[in-house]
Amino acid sequence: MKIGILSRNSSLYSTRRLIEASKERGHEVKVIDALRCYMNINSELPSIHFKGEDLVDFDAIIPRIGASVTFYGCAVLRQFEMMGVFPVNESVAITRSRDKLRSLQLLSRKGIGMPVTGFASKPDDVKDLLDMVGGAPVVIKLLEGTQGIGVVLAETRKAAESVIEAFMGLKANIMVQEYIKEAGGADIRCFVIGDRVIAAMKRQGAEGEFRSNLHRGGHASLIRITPEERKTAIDAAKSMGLGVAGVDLLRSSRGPLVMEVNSSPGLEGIEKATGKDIAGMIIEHIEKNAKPQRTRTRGKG
Ligand SMILES: Nc1ncnc2c1ncn2[C@@H]1O[C@H](COP(=O)(O)OP(=O)(O)OP(=O)(O)O)[C@@H](O)[C@H]1O
Ligand SMILES: [Mg+2]
Ligand SMILES: [Mg+2]
Repeated sequence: MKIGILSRNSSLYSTRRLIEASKERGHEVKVIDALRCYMNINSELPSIHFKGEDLVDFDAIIPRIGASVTFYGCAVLRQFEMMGVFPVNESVAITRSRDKLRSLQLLSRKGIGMPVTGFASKPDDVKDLLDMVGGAPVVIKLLEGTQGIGVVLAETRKAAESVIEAFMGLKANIMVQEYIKEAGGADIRCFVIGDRVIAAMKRQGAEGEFRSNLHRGGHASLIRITPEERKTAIDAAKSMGLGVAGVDLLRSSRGPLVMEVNSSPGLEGIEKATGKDIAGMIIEHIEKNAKPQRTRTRGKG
């Protein structure tokens, strides 16, 4: 097969591993920087060009679209979809999962557990917003934050009010979430491929840190997940329409709660923590599901 990886940088661990795994299985593989693609959108023969070359005859595309290039990256992916190429994740599903408000609304519609979460654009009434999510302690998050930056634990009501007002003053979009204390500064990353959780790891925050992000000094270890956690992760990926997803769960006293669903989950942490060939499993998933030149995507992006 001819597999394209939509990625800006072929030296990134995940991209490198996907290249390796494709070659090991005898496939042709090409890394495509979406930002350098230009497209001809027409009703007869949609096409994509990259450095003067016509990108044709691809059987599958693995989108590894960074948060900062979601808009154009998804447009290029959509063009591949129009050309009948199998996407490991569809453009609509990526767009859904990138919007934190929309994805929590989708999870809630399916009855999937999540921390009680409040959103507001310009609340006249910060006090009522806080009451709505059950009062302090709360976690306040910048919608556009990543790697744990912009995630604040406010232990008291006064602190929460000050932080919310400060973020609002900066015109930042925020969400206010019930603090899941019993998670103990840890979360669980479930790696979903198709309708299975193929690997899971626990990330534990550094001493005295409630955020488990590896970028904030957390460390990863192997974990056995419960059947309920497994089902929650699969349901969450399904509700976004993602074929490959990293589902982050918090262990709470009322069961697993989904924090977020990631459409380009990194391979490095999870391959190192579990010793599994996850890149290889993604390529196997393509082998089983790509129907060369006649893929019909479920969503119409
Ligand atoms: N409601 C919560 N209760 C307890 N801990 C939380 C809660 N929300 C977040 N955390 C902790 O803080 C960490 C960072 O939060 P989150 O994943 O929402 O933000 P982020 O990692 O910056 O965002 P993104 O994953 O989109 O880059 C989580 O991994 C988790 O350990
Ligand atoms: Mg996170
Ligand atoms: Mg994330």
